[in-house]
Amino acid sequence: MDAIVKNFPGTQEKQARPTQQEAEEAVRVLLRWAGDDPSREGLLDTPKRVAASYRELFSGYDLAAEDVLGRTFEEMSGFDDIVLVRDIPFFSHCEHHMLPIKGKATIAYLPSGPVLGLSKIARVVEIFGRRLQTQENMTAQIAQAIQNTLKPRGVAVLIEAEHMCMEMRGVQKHGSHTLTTTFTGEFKTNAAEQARFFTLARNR
Ligand SMILES: Nc1nc2c(ncn2[C@@H]2O[C@H](COP(=O)(O)OP(=O)(O)OP(=O)(O)O)[C@@H](O)[C@H]2O)c(=O)[nH]1
Ligand SMILES: [Zn+2]
Repeated sequence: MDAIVKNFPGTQEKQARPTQQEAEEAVRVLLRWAGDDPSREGLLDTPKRVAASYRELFSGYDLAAEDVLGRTFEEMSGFDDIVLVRDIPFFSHCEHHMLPIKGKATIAYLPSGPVLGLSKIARVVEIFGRRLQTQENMTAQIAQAIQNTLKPRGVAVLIEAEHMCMEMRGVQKHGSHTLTTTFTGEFKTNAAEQARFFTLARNR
């Protein structure tokens, strides 16, 4: 768990962010690397657009899951059965090639007192998705963030995703899906709770 926490990019000391001008210059270099001419008319504003779109696609670095998960509802604390949000769509980017990952996350927890606003579960997916990721780390980070902040009896996270680095290039396997899971607490130690998670996650 320590290793995962240390790998949260948001918790590390931030490196100084390059200027907008430096980012745009880097895009010009990549345009030339691709074989095009950054000074042709159609590409003149592209570095600016790419820099702006990177701020959006990687906005997760500026957000902390703890801030989002800190807001809970105590008044529903009588409820102690599974809360499961299924098929939360997300986009991320793989840390190896910076190519898109398209997937959906199913997240459940067993409350032990406070419950989360449902949108906060989806927001946690955004926070970790909008960073450079591996699917394994993203799955574990979501589970640990909910476990550490809410302290429920257990958390279950299932992610199913397609990696463009495997589809558009390299091995070029279109339509292959990768599934990863992380279980904490009772979802890890109690086979019946884990089976219930899978039943609810797959029940169409
Ligand atoms: N475990 C894991 N691997 C990933 C993920 N996203 C991409 N990869 C893999 O990262 C690996 C990087 O392999 P390398 O051999 O260093 O890079 P490469 O030469 O570009 O590899 P190929 O994709 O096989 O052409 C590849 O096997 C990718 O499929 C992920 O989320 N989790
Ligand atoms: Zn990749």
